[in-house]
Amino acid sequence: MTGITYEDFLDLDYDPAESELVCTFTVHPASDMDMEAAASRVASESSNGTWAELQVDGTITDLSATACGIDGDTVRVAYPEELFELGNMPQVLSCIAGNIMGMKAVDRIRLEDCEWPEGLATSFVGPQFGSAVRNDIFDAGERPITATVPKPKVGLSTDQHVQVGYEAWTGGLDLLKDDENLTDQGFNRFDERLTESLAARDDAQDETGEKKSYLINVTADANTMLERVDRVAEAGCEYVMVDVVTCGWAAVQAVRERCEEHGLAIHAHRAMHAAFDRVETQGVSMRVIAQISRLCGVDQLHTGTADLGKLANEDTVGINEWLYGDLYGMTDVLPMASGGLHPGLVPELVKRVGTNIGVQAGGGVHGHPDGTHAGAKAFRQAVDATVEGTSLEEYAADHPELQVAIDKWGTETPR
Ligand SMILES: O=C(COP(=O)(O)O)[C@H](O)[C@H](O)COP(=O)(O)O
Ligand SMILES: [Mg+2]
Repeated sequence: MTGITYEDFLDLDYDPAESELVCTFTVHPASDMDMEAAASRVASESSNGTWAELQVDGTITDLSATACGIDGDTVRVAYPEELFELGNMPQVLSCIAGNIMGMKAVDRIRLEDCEWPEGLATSFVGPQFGSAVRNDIFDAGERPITATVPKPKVGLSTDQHVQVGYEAWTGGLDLLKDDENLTDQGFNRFDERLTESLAARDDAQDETGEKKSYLINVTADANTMLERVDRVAEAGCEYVMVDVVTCGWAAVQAVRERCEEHGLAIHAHRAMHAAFDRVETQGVSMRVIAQISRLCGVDQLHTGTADLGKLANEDTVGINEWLYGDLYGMTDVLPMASGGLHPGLVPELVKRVGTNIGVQAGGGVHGHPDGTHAGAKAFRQAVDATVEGTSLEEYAADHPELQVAIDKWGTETPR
């Protein structure tokens, strides 16, 4: 018999092997626990241990994680590669962000960052297109691609939704995007919306001479999602949109596989991410959610507005850099800035995050005093002015739609 206690999971002199996944946690131990005990409980419960001293008969594969660093509230844990089923994101998360999130040994615990080893990282397919969508699908050159989401987010009939799309496309935007809670409800059916939007998209392309596309929300149970992906491909669209957090990573992986068969890109909306990442001491950081998204293979991901918009954002700049960064040759991800954007915020946004992004506005387009078409023009004008280095004020002198938007919203951050 061999006894395994949770103390066996702590070795502060341990130097992780290159093949190990190293996770960084912020840990607040329970009041009756010191940090070393809490850190070893984290390593234990997230790999192969439990609360009791185990009596093991015979030899077992050693899959123990090692708490290998403590620095203030920060704990580093190294996980052996063999603990994981390669290419299975739910299984990986059931280890590193599973039971430990509710363990009474810690008052609070947050998974902050992961250093992905090559073997595990490359067992995931990653994105097909990533930021290359800007010029593979569109002909955007150096500018950010632009998108709008019809508002109100639900309640528009199919005809109204399509009309909004047509006005936005012909006003100069690249993408129409469904909102996160629009899928296939009675007031606006998925199939009709798909067919009619793409017909309007074709008209807008003919009229403008620019490539246009549509981010249609396929989010549903996994089987239905796959059927919707097939229909989107048959209808001749370039993208599907998925609410990646609410539908779950298993479904995202299945959609990614199906999208490869069709050559479809994936736009990832992150609705519900804040349930995991908004509280700074508990949950899973947006940085890690972004890492998971890239590994699972989305091409575009909402990462916020570097705090210029209406929603709380965690480190948009740092997360975007990670999404562009080298990951064993894996394709990058195009960050989408969204949530309370309007034309007046575009220059500062680009200053903070650069031009290798998508910019998206709902209210900031459809709230334009002269309506969606003018709002789309103003938003595109703001992007064009910013990329050519002209101030919005100067550009607005001969672009009246932009002037109206500036007069209405200035550079305010909405709430
Ligand atoms: O509908 C919108 C934005 O609408 P509006 O432009 O009217 O605010 C998106 O759902 C948010 O961007 C999500 O937030 P995030 O991008 O931070 O995930
Ligand atoms: Mg939305």
